[in-house]
Amino acid sequence: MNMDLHDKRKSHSLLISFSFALTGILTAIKQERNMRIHLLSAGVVLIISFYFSITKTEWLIILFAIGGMFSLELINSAIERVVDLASPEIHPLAKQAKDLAAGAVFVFAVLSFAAGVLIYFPYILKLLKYG
Ligand SMILES: Nc1ncnc2c1ncn2[C@@H]1O[C@H](COP(=O)(O)OP(=O)(O)OP(=O)(O)O)[C@@H](O)[C@H]1O
Repeated sequence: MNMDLHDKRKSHSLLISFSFALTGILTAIKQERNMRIHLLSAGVVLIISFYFSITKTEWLIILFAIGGMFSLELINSAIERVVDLASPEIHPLAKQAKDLAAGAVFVFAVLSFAAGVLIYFPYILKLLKYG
């Protein structure tokens, strides 16, 4: 029964799959405050990067940091919903699952912040020195 349902769900086109992914992203932006904070931060980071004309390698790191943050936040939101669905009541494993997912987001956020400091610090110093 479950297998039939899975096969049936798989029979849609690639375009429809993309539309599901887009729906997921829009849902996260609407429902998750963290997602809106990431969106705003990403906008600021992109403006600063254009302003400083960062190198191609630096762009790669920044784009992967932004994309990675969004991806991880989406996965975190998915895990939160699955946990709430599987365990609407308080349970130590539900807590662990949510805290582990939040930990994954935190690790990447710290790493991205460190990369941002390493990349922008020399540009800010130069700006302060030469105006
Ligand atoms: N069913 C549960 N059983 C035990 N602890 C839970 C349960 N649901 C949530 N918690 C604990 O409460 C915390 C907050 O849960 P919540 O569902 O609000 O996620 P959140 O991390 O605040 O989400 P967001 O990233 O949207 O801020 C979790 O990190 C977890 O420690």
